[in-house]
Amino acid sequence: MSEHQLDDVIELRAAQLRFGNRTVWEGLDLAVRPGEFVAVLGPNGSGKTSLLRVLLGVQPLSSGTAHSFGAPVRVGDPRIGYIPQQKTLDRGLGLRGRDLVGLGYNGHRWGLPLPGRKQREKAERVEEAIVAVAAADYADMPVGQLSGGEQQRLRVAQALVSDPGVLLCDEPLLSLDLASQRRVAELIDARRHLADTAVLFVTHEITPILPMVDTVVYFVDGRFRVGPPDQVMTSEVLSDLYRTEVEVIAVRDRLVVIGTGDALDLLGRAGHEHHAEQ
Ligand SMILES: Nc1ncnc2c1ncn2[C@@H]1O[C@H](COP(=O)(O)OP(=O)(O)OP(=O)(O)O)[C@@H](O)[C@H]1O
Repeated sequence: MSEHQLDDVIELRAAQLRFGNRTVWEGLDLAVRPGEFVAVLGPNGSGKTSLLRVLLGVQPLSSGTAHSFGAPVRVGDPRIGYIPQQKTLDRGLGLRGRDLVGLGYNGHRWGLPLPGRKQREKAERVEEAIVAVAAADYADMPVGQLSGGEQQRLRVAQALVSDPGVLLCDEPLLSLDLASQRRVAELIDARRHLADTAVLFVTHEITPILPMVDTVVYFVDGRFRVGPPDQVMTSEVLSDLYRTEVEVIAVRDRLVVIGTGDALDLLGRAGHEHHAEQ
């Protein structure tokens, strides 16, 4: 086990998560540095979202420790931003985009009025976040009337408005078209370069983020591998993880993963292929 690094923003040690007598994962050591981009991969039910929930302080570990910024994780830490799984907002939802983003600023003080100075500071921060995600054109429209991609950009802005040191993203690209996927991924990447924000990015589709990824955490059925993409996304490692023959082939600028037999490669592609374009 590595020595505790003072500048690690996230640190899990000997982390175990069990539900009843099912062990989701155990023996997980993970240290995340400022500005590190961590992709969290694995089939359905392998414990990706649960990892984020542990870091958000809402899911206790069964054993081991979870620290953020050198202290045990806690609920409502404004230094941890969160982009939840995308759900299309109700068409009739009248909340304006700007107000949705504002919820990220004072999400930890629900219902409490802010003093005037804080109100102005909030308005400025919300405006900055809206500009950062290039959502100014529709920020004053009711969010229910926006497209999925536009809503998702506002969610990114909402997560950024508290100026987090760690950004937890739970499949933020789901159901976006390729152009929107690229834009949202680039926004998140730009943020980490600008502010050294560490990113933990849960995804079934590594395609749009592969060039950004420093570290892959790949869960399969209680087992996992942690390492740089070129050391984890290999036929040997994935075959070992899946306990079946899996092939990772580099095709021009893409990685093609064949044979995992799970939702990763059941996305409508012929021949059970999972494409990871760079
Ligand atoms: N609160 C809970 N109580 C009992 N079981 C749970 C709870 N939360 C999660 N689980 C179980 O833990 C396992 C991991 O769930 P999790 O949502 O972390 O998986 P995931 O990798 O994010 O899956 P997906 O790709 O489908 O979103 C699943 O089998 C799930 O049913």
